[in-house]
Amino acid sequence: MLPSESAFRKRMSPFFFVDWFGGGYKTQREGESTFASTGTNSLPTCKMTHQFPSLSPKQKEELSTIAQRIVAPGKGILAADESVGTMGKRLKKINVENTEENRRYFRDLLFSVEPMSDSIGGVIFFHETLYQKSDQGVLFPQVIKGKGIVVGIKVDKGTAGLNGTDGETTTQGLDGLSERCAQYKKDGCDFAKWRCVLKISDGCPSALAIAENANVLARYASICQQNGLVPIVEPEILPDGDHDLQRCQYVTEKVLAAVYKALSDHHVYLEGTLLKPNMVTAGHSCPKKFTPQEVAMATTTALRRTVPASVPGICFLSGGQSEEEASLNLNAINQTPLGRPWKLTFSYGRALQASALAAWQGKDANRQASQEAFWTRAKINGLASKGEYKPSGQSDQAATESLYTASYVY
Ligand SMILES: O=P(O)(O)OC[C@@]1(O)O[C@H](CO)[C@@H](O)[C@@H]1O
Repeated sequence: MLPSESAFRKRMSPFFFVDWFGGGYKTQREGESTFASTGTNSLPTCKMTHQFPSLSPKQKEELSTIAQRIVAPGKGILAADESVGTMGKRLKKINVENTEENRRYFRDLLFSVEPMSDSIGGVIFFHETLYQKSDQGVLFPQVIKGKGIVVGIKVDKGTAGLNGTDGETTTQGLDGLSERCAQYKKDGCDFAKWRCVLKISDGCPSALAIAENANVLARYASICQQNGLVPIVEPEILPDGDHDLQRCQYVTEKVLAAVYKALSDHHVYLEGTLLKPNMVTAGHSCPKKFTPQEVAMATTTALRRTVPASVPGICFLSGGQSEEEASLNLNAINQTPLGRPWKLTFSYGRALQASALAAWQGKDANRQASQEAFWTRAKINGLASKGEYKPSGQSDQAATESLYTASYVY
């Protein structure tokens, strides 16, 4: 007689897990495996990976609630996590000195845009900014939380070369990550970001780069979840090169497939994660140009083939596209006839801040113009995340300028 599952479970010690397994019960403890046949269709004894639950139902609920708040309808992420060095490059373009006060001023300008929360669900901070204050003396995380926006933090420590490859990299920062995440959680953060970088050339990405970056992203994600932070998983494939759209789609699929295999191997709870990928675009030097509709079909096809439906949101990076291009492509992605089980939105750095920086020029008198420029882009991207952006055809000069930098590092 087949025992009822609940009766069977009661007889098991808490160290055992029971799975109904096609005609028999499989009982298992780490390093050991037995098979109790019910006499119907016995299966051979086999060793299966054992799942020791790594997160409690309460932890899972917290993580999935945070992830869903960030990608609520019409919202995306402001990636304001430029390091001191990257911010220096941005400020240099407008002849502003890279001082702590200037970096604080520009962030204060962005964060005090009143209706920001209509289109922004999360802001990614750089460490320095997390401990800076607004003009009113309020810590920035409090300012952002006060608007109902979720606070995030960049936790990786940049790239390091993979020896024996054609200049490929992995990303560092696992040492002490758990302690840093715990502290960031106490200091108001609810999500984190870690960026891995891959590139396309004749021999790249190599199998090593794909496997190593997938694994480090999964390890990071697992550590974040243990500390109550939703991990944004960012495997960025750089736009450098003359490859076409199809090659980018193929590579994106291989990279994402490896990432989701690694996340599964590391028992990462997908409902409590977000993905931050590149859009599928042709290389920057590709002579052939592709329309937003072509980019959208290639991107959505690649995502449908690789990203599980349990992932609540996919928040694209802008990757050197102009502000307007990034909005048009996102809008087209949200208009494809293909099924899309996840929210498809933005997590833009350059494509949300370029016009604002150009309007500011480091002058107090330009504060409002700069805020308006930022708000214009945020609003447009909020609409694009619903496929509702109707371009007027009158984008200003700054919004259409390419923001591409070769071999982008930060
Ligand atoms: O590609 P974008 O949209 O400008 O930025 C994407 C991003 O991951 O890369 C930047 C690295 O500088 C980060 O600030 C940001 O989060």
